[in-house]
Amino acid sequence: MWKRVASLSPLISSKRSSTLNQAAYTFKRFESFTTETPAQGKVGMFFKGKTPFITFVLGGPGSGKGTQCEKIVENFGFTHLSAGDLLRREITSNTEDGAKILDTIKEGKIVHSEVTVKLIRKEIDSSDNYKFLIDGFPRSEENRIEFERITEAEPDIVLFFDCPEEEMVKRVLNRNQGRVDDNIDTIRKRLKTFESLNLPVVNYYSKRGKLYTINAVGTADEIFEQVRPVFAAHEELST
Ligand SMILES: Nc1ncnc2c1ncn2[C@@H]1O[C@H](COP(=O)(O)OP(=O)(O)OP(=O)(O)O)[C@@H](O)[C@H]1O
Ligand SMILES: Nc1ccn([C@H]2C[C@H](O)[C@@H](COP(=O)(O)O)O2)c(=O)n1
Ligand SMILES: [Mg+2]
Repeated sequence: MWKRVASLSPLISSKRSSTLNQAAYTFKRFESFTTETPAQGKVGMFFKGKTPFITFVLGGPGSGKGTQCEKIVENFGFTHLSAGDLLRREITSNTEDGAKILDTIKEGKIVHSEVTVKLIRKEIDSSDNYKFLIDGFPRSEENRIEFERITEAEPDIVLFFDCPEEEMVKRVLNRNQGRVDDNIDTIRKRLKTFESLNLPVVNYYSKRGKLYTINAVGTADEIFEQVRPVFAAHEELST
């Protein structure tokens, strides 16, 4: 069954580390089509016949992705899949893959896309939910392309938490969760990786009109007040 849906069109902030215009969300209805029962094939099998709602959550290390995802889960019933958490879980499995992942993470580099996409896909496959926040993914164009190849799906929206570097460094150094990559040497490397590999992905989704840039400076509650309308509007439009 085909149904017409309306969608939000984000007003995109192109400035780095900018202060987001608080009125950054304009309703601009445009026509798109979706299906509640996807045709047989990878997408249908992958999502068990339900139309998925996929949000990619991007931002530098310590920009507050995980913190905001928790709030989105509480308020809008999404399932939170953190690519970093899935990889860290793999490290504890003591497999050969796990050892390689640990080395990559310590170096502030990106794990091979096939590994990460397989872990994400497995979580989606085993979930009863159809609304997903995929946090810290895609971290590179290679990640993005591999996700599209394996799932034949694209995100509905992409959040980008825009945060100045000095604030990200401060937050990560204060995090105190015992992460092997929360030290100043690895943080510097992660920031370089973010700049060179993740920002092209941000620009890609900006050009496709899917990006919501959030000013990630302020308290977590203040930031969530920018995030809330994005999801509230989508809920309203899909009912
Ligand atoms: N708005 C905020 N103001 C101050 N501290 C914050 C804010 N949001 C999150 N934090 C804190 O900053 C640290 C990093 O936040 P969080 O783990 O959510 O970031 P992240 O983007 O998921 O980072 P990473 O990419 O490294 O996983 C945490 O200790 C968190 O409690
Ligand atoms: N798509 C991804 C996501 C994460 N990683 C690795 C490299 C990151 O520095 C590390 C921690 O991720 P975070 O918890 O900060 O989101 O995990 C990756 O290789 N690919
Ligand atoms: Mg995180």
